[in-house]
Amino acid sequence: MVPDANLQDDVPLKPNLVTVAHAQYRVRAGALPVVTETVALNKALGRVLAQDVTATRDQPPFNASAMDGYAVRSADLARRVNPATLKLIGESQAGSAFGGIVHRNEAVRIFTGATVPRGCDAVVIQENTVAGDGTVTIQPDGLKLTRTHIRPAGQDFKSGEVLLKAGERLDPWRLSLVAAAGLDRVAVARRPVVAVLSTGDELVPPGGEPDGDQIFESGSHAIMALIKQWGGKAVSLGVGADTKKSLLKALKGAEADLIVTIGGASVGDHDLVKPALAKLGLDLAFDGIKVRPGKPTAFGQVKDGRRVLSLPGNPASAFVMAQLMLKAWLETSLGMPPRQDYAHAATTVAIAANGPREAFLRGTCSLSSDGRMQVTPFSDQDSSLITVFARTDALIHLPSGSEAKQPGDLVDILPLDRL
Ligand SMILES: Nc1nc2c(c(=O)[nH]1)N[C@H]1C(S)=C(S)[C@@H](COP(=O)(O)OP(=O)(O)OC[C@H]3O[C@@H](n4cnc5c(N)ncnc54)[C@H](O)[C@@H]3O)O[C@H]1N2
Ligand code: MOO
Repeated sequence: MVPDANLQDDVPLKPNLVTVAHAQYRVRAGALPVVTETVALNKALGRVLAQDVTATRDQPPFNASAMDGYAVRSADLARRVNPATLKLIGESQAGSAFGGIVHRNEAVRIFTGATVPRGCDAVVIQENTVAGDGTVTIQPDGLKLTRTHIRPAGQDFKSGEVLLKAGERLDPWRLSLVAAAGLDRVAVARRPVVAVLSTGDELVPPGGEPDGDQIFESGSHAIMALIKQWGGKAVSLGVGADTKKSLLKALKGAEADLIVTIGGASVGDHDLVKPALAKLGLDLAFDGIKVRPGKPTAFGQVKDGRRVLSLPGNPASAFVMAQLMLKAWLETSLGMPPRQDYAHAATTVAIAANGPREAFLRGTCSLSSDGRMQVTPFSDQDSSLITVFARTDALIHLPSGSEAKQPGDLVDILPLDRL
């Protein structure tokens, strides 16, 4: 059971908080225009196409044999009594076709992937034949010709066909399709540069020596990796101290399309990220989201045009907001269309009624005994828990004020892109 206390608020919610959908809309509106660059095919994994990929020839470009055997004229077999003996007049190999024409009662030895000779309309597999001296005898099973074993020209794709659209990400299988179209270079969207600044006097980089009141900085390691995974170039700005001066110094010189700050986003006396950004002329598209976790998330732009996403410091808050906001910004800046990624799964445990904030619970997916997708939320949904996120493979979406759920009820889930 995810307890009620995990989902209710004891803090008054500011009236200016926007919904997740509205925040995503504003984040997408603040995305970059796509800039095109050309990369070699072997460097294109994970890149997003900036132009459609169009076929310049048919695939296969010729009628191709699907089997090793003999290319024949089906009319010859229909006329013949069992077995049928045909004159062997040549051979067609993949990459080296038989150049002539096959006439009545003739056949050509053929191999998988080879061009079917002119005059032939079927291939008999060699298991149903007996080779003779300059002849081939088709056995009764071969005479039936239940399949032609011919792949017609253009079966896979035709010249002029759009094979992949601008905005599609090049995964291993799409890379293969680009190669099949004969291209060794592709036009892709330039990777947006995203600089990441962690903030807080309590943070010490891993490998350092923390005082008793300090912790290791961990949040940026997920955020930097996610930026790379989603197609951006991640630049670390390190850890900024809790002074306006230190934050301003780090932010001022950052060469980036988007600056992501982690922490210092809430209402405490040492939450100075927004005051520092104000010095750079921050114009906010929204300041706070009616969501749990991730409420103190803000997005906007500073005077010189750099976009800014301010994430809360609690790890789960930062990671959920990265999933919902940073990913949307990167994908739109890469020219990808907006996506609705929710799937459905049955919860294995009861979930209390949700409070006013839309919630994203951390959970793990599994298959039920009858093979259906099910999800189990972690019982402790505190947004500080790094161990929980390291085991999470889906976020469970509870709309604002949603009713309690019983085991077996369907819930919306957002699968994480775990490697
Ligand atoms: N009086 C109120 N207090 C808080 C409110 C509120 O509405 N009223 N909101 C709470 C919510 S919700 C959140 S979320 C947090 C977020 O606050 P900040 O963004 O200011 O985060 P910090 O205070 O800087 O840090 C919170 C927590 O996370 C740790 N942290 C921060 N950065 C990192 C990092 N890079 N790696 C690892 N851990 C990090 C930090 O040490 C703190 O423990 O505010 C609530 N407060
Ligand atoms: O719930 Mo805060 O909004 O992210 O911890």
